[in-house]
Amino acid sequence: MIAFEHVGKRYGGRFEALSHLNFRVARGEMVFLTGHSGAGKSSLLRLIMRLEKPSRGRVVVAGHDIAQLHASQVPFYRRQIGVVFQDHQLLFDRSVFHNVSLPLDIQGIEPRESARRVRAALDKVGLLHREKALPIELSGGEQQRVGIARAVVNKPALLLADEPTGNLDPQLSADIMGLFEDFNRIGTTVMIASHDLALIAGLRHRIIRLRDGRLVADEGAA
Ligand SMILES: Nc1ncnc2c1ncn2[C@@H]1O[C@H](COP(=O)(O)OP(=O)(O)OP(=O)(O)O)[C@@H](O)[C@H]1O
Repeated sequence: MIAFEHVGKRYGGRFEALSHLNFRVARGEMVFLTGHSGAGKSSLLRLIMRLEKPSRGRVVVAGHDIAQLHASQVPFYRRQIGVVFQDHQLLFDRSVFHNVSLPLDIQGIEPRESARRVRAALDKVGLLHREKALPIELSGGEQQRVGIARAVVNKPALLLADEPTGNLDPQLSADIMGLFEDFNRIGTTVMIASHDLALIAGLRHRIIRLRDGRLVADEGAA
């Protein structure tokens, strides 16, 4: 699903934020990405989202060197990827329902079909009963669930998350990770950047560790 081949990333003329990265993630795998602050986790995810291009090497996703995508193909490429952020980036003046329908609205999906998919996504994260609520009326954990529902409403083949439990207490964090496991169980490839070692070590998935932009350990690979 994902292959990093000798990937380096340099911002401006500075040191390499990522260097000599080589790894593969198989379709259907669940992988954690960890490392200290500044180790390069977000940069790595941004390369997969094609928000950045590598300075050297290739990032291959679903068989394509994504640096070669034409600008007009990039929006279609990104639609296959669901992204969850630490601060969930919800629109606070829109209901839960409308936050989740946003990616579908942008694609011009017909309202009835869109509503069906939004409710299916909200159901999966246990928030069907809150569809009319505004994000401000929800707890932090519930807000993150809305962010996850929005990320999966397109049924992406790949789900990426950058510190999705950063602001949550341990129980809520475990619940959120359980949700990612549910999506992985139905075939979604999942990659999660997290510095919460205590949490991810207990989950028995593959863990890729970065230090200063280099891959220093790859544990539990299938
Ligand atoms: N757009 C950018 N321009 C210049 N330097 C950047 C940019 N983005 C990241 N960096 C630098 O690249 C390095 C890796 O940053 P990155 O955000 O990928 O690390 P991280 O592991 O995700 O850290 P954190 O957990 O703090 O978010 C850091 O030294 C950072 O300052």
